[in-house]
Amino acid sequence: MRLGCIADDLTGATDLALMLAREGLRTIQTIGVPDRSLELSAADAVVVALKSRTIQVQEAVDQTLAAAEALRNAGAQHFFFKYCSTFDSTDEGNIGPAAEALLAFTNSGFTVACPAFPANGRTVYKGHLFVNGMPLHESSMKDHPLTPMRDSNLVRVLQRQTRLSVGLVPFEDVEAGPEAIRAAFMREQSMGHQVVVVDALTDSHLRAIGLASADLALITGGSGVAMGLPEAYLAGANLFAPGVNTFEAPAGREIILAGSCSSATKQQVEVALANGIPAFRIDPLALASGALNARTVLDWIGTQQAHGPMLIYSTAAPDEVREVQHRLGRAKAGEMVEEALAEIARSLPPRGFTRLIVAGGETSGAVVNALGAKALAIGPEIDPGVPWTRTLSGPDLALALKSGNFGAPNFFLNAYRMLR
Ligand SMILES: Nc1ncnc2c1ncn2[C@@H]1O[C@H](COP(=O)(O)OP(=O)(O)OP(=O)(O)O)[C@@H](O)[C@H]1O
Ligand SMILES: O=C(O)[C@@H](O)C(=O)CO
Repeated sequence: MRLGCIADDLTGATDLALMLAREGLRTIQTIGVPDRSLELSAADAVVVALKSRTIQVQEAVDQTLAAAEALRNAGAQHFFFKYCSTFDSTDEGNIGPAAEALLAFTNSGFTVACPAFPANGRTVYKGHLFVNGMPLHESSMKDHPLTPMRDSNLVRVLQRQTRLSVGLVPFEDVEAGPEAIRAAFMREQSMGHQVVVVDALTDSHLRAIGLASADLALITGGSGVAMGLPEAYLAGANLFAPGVNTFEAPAGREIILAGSCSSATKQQVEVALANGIPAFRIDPLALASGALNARTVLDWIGTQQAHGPMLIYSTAAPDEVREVQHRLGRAKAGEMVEEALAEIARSLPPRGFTRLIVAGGETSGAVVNALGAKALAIGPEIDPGVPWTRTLSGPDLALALKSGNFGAPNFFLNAYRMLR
């Protein structure tokens, strides 16, 4: 195994697995730390999906190291720590502490930090992260309920989270190509820096950074910085022929479960509703009062025609979410919706549903656990950062796990058009 990867959430793991598979590595994604019964020997890369982005720091470090240990035991030669392209974290962590622990684990003294993902509008310039051209601290991430990002300067953000000394490899070095980037790594190391934020504005920057970083024991970042690694490891072999846009899925019914309230998901739900997709809205207050439960939703599903997708969603506007959180508490509201969607998901395969789209990282975690899937094979890209996948254990399912803010407005319909 060339590359052992640890992702701090499930849709982030799928995002990275897609990038590696698309660029030529045979990639498997596991849900949680893989046990020895999972067959990983045929993979060039394994991506372990954790749910460690916002848990207690020590717990996140422990889970990250347990994943790294399992990957090393399975033969991993290099390690990749995947976090969000919007650097979702707080002054406590968990990016800094997990990176620090992995650096010690790999017995190396230097790594990179690069969340840039230009295809999804995330760029880094002079160490500042931009989201669709807007500084991170002015983007919608400033109001994120768990990890509000109020500083765009990633050198400062990361330095607050770690004892490692944080440096910067700026645009000028990156623009000059892999040799200049390697020279910049040496320069930064000689200045005592152990981790460097690396600028990137374009895919060619990311490919150059990948080539320059391929010898490092540990690389950290978004999926973008993995773009150049397969070329460096495999001299350019490609698993998917360019333009592959169909996917062999098990025969069966189609359903979308949306628990994300991010703006991209909100728009996708609106487009689905405008297209007349049969839909059931989950109201968290009705769940709390007992007026609604998973059984009600399953009964409704039972009344729908067997053709075409249907949509179950709790997606709501920010003011509605605030009101629900105010009445129920933020954590309680989230858990209740996740539990309801998980319970619904558990009953779907026995009812013939085999083609599922799930929107939202936390939601995907709850749903995939309920489905009992332990590993996923990666298929073609639907939109940047979101592939179709197929379960390698548990019920045979095609799954598209979508990060809240990823995907075009007609994502749901486009995704189903790709299935054979
Ligand atoms: N109407 C609602 N009111 C309050 N909370 C909700 C509502 N609908 C969903 N939630 C909760 O909001 C959270 C959404 O998180 P999730 O990670 O699934 O989506 P996201 O943050 O958009 O996606 P990502 O992490 O991929 O960016 C979940 O815990 C979900 O249960
Ligand atoms: O990097 C991203 O933005 C995504 O893969 C993700 O981690 C969203 O939760």
